[in-house]
Amino acid sequence: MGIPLIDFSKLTSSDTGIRAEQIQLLDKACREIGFFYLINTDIDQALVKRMMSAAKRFFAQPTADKVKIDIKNSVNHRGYGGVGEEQLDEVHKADWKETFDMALDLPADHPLAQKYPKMYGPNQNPTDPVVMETLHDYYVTAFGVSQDLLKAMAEALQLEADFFSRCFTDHVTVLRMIHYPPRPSIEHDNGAGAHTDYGCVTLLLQDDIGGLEVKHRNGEWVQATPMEGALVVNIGDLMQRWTNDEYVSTAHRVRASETGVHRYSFPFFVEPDYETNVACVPTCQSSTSPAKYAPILSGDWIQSRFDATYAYRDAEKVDT
Ligand SMILES: O=C(O)CCC(=O)C(=O)O
Ligand SMILES: [Fe+2]
Repeated sequence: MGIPLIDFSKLTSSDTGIRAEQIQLLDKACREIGFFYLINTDIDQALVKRMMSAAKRFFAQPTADKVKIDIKNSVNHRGYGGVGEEQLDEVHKADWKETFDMALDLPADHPLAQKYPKMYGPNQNPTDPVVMETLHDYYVTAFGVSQDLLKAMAEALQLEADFFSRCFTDHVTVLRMIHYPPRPSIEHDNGAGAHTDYGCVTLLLQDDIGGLEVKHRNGEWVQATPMEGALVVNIGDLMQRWTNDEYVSTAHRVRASETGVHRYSFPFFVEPDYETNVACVPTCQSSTSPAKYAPILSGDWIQSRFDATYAYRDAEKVDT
């Protein structure tokens, strides 16, 4: 089984027949593989090109400049992460990638930053205004796509259309840029270790290199071959929990780039307000199929996952 294709323009169509048909396909994809290609979104090719050149400009800087906004100096997990900082798969070698993370930019004295300092607070921004403008434009556009998608998912699950999207007032959605430099040796094939994503859904923009693989139910790794103009979308752990395992958060990994090859990708991790109470949705439980998970605050869940995968956060835990 491959990765299904969902047409965003049909999901948001004013023709109810067209919309209903596409919502059904979306529902099937979320249940069976938890991954799909999303085409005809509001992210146009001009914006994609701007993102690719922004990432190249940012990562091409000398390390001394990139570490001026080192994620290690950010309590709320924003900024630049060097190669080896994150290890998603606990068994294998460090991820051969460098990253940049940004989210809602709040001053450190904002009440939410005071209450949840590990999740809310200021960004550490690149100094290049062209890169900043591009990231901002992409964030706004991708966020719009994510909200329409969550409305379609709510409909697919027979919930009120804003069931998920109403939880995105002070959300912690993260835009990440990733650069996978050429692997250091032939054997070091780990670009990003096998993992599931933590949040609701992830919208991934990738270049034309390839390397992302998705674990099919039968145990086979399926390639998420790049498709021009398409995002790769996957369900995260929080959505799986919210839907009582009906929508599946599927493991995926990235092969490290070959010699001389650089890959760029942009996951957009769609994550609700910290205080969203994630309790099994009414339409995914019954007397024969009761809720499997205790309710949890979205932010508590996401933070616990960060703590498990980032070296510097582990060190923090040991110290305290
Ligand atoms: O770079 C990719 O293709 C996927 C990255 C990914 O899965 C992640 O950062 O969670
Ligand atoms: Fe991922």
